[in-house]
Amino acid sequence: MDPNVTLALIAVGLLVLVVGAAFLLRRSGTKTPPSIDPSAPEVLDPDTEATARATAPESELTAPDDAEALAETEALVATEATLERPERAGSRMQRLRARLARSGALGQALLGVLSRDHLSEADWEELEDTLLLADIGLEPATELLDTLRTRVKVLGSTEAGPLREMLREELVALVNPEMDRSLADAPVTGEDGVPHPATVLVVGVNGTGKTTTVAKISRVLVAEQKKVVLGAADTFRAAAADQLATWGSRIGVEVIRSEKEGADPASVAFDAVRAGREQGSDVVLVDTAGRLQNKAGLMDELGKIKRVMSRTAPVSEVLLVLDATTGQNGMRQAKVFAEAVDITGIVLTKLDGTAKGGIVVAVQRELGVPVKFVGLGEGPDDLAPFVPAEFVDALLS
Ligand SMILES: Nc1nc2c(ncn2[C@@H]2O[C@H](COP(=O)(O)OP(=O)(O)OP(=O)(O)O)[C@@H](O)[C@H]2O)c(=O)[nH]1
Repeated sequence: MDPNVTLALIAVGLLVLVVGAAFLLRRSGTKTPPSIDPSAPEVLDPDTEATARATAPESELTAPDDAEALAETEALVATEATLERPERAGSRMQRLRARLARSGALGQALLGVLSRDHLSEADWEELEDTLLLADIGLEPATELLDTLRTRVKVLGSTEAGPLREMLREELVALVNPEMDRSLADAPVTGEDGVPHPATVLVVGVNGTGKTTTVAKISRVLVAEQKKVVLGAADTFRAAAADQLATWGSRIGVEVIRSEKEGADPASVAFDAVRAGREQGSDVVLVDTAGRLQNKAGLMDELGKIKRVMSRTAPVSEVLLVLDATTGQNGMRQAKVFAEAVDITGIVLTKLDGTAKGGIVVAVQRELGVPVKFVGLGEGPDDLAPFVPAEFVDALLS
């Protein structure tokens, strides 16, 4: 064969092979990576997007405004959830009754002597000693014994039941159930015609439990759905304001205080009343220091506090806090306070730690004002409104 013809046939064969290979390659679907347009919107596969959302931090998914609102709502819910709900006043005396158990010794001692046959003078003296030891005071003790002498004769019985009933009646009468023991906590109208919260000034010697009592009363009021503001006018002891602030934060009650130690207590009391007015509160309670050693100084300080609190409406209540365990010494202090400022009610604290429940009678007689609350422990709700019959029942239990 002609060599030229052979070369031509080989060239055609090669051409056919190249064209065939190219055709096969196209058919096999080999893809070129797509070009990326950075301006084109990214389209996410729905599944991929869901996974991304689930794993991303919430802050990356929420617009800044929404995030703030969410945080605020969460904080509010958290605060409300952590706020304590104080116990209602009505159920407290029942719960705390056992704390007066040591006072119960008084009732048992009296009944023990009264149930003896033919009471001698020595028996009556024993009764008098028992009453005096319980701090009931000489005058009320003598009155009670005189009445009992007559009634024991008339009764003519040594049976425990009738004797107990008779003693109960006389003790309740001695505690005086007629006195108004309600806290003056109703809002009033100010002299300028503007609604004004009830204002309560709390006074007493340091250590008697004033600060704790202010906090405990605020819990009684919060349990009654009242809006309360506290004034930390015990500027003598910085820790007292801190203590009150802590108590307040537990129940969502605002505490007005001065950051300056030794600040003018009257100015703190004034600010507290103003805050209560501006916020439409029901009650403003003001804690004081009561550290002054002489009557003139005490009168000056408490007088000034009371005056500034009375600028737009008279002070509704002045409560004297008295430690029941301090006996005659406490009574002397009470008189000094009563001379310095007009007391309208008494809070008798630490009755849980004493057998001297008789002080209720003595202090009411001495000051002529009612015991309105009794402190029966260190717990936040261990303060109960004073109810004479319940108190006497606890003495006789
Ligand atoms: N057992 C008992 N302790 C009480 C009662 N009331 C108050 N206390 C305790 O008495 C102590 C003194 O209470 P505070 O409230 O700090 O006394 P205060 O009168 O404010 O004292 P100053 O701030 O120093 O003037 C605290 O340990 C209270 O827990 C009560 O009814 N029973």
